[in-house]
Amino acid sequence: MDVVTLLAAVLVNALLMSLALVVSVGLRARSGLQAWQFMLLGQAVGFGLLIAATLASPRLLATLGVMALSASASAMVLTSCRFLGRAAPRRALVAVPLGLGVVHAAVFADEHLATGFTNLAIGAQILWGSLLLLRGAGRVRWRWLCGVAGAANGLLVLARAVLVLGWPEIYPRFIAPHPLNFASLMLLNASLVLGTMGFLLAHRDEAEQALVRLASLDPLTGLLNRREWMQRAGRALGAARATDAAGDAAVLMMLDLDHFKRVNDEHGHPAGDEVLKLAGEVLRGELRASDLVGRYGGEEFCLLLRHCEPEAFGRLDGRLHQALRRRCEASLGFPADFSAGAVRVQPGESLAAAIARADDQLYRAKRAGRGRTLHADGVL
Ligand SMILES: Nc1nc2c(ncn2[C@@H]2O[C@H](COP(=O)(O)OP(=O)(O)OP(=O)(O)O)[C@@H](O)[C@H]2O)c(=O)[nH]1
Repeated sequence: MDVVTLLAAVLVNALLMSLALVVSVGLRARSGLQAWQFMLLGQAVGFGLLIAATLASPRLLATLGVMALSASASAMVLTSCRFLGRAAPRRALVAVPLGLGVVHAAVFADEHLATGFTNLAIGAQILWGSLLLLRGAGRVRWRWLCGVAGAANGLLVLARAVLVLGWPEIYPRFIAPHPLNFASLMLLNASLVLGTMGFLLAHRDEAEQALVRLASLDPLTGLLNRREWMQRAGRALGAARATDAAGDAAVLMMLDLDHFKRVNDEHGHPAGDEVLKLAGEVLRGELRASDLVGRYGGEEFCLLLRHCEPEAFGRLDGRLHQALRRRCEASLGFPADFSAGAVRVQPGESLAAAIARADDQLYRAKRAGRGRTLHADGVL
């Protein structure tokens, strides 16, 4: 076995995994997995050029090779940033491979310096991407798989830099049959496989979260959809019953936009959608994190306000009416308002029964002229 054979094995491995990713998950633009596909391609191209440089035009091909490997390490940092949902330092990611290329071409005649500098830069890039993963937030399993594999790989590349710069008599050349070269190329191969597995897991986690969002949120307003709200509200009331804090101070409120058909007819359906979005924003903005708010259907919203004292409810209701009128006036040039019915959930009362009572109050509010909130005893 020689180093060139191992390089060729890494090349083939990276190329095949990149192709397998394209075939199995496609090329989704700007995704983390797309950046990882670039990273694998960069490895294949880089090692291909380094192998070619042993045969002809060594300065040009080796310089292009290290630039491709550095670009590939940048793609690894980009992959980490994308999966962690953080902004990527684009300029640095481009500048490092370009700068490395210039320096490598300039010092190429001094093989130790060229190898040392190249390994220093690429090792630091790989460690950077790995540390982002290890210190990032979110599910641990894939972050640690990719982070540990990358960190081990980055440390070995840095060790090569230290050896070649400090003890060149121990470590002759990158291409020489030295134990460190064999170890680091085998580790690189393993870390490419582990990294691909880890980022595939991350990709699956993302898809899972997107599905959960799709299944539980109303796409127009971003509020909980009816099914999710019913489930969570039912659980909240059940938990209150179990701790004997039934009804406690929970208020259930059904809220329906007024004359919404007229809004659609006079201003168009997109303007109607805009009113619904603004209503969602107002509700999200005015309610506490512990409250549950959902889109019950059409232009109707449902709220479960936990531990809501009478005075607090009065103030909140006033703010909601006012904020919706103001926001619509400011954004759309016409005001919108709502009617609502509110009840205090009674000890032992089911969610369905509380909704029916709140709906009765809402119906009365509509009949009484709209633009108001009516409530059963105990809310205020
Ligand atoms: N733009 C838009 N309109 C919707 C959406 N969902 C339901 N609607 C419309 O909401 C309107 C509801 O009309 P109605 O039930 O008559 O109620 P309203 O006009 O608000 O009258 P009141 O409730 O009595 O004040 C209908 O025209 C529906 O088409 C939606 O997602 N977007």
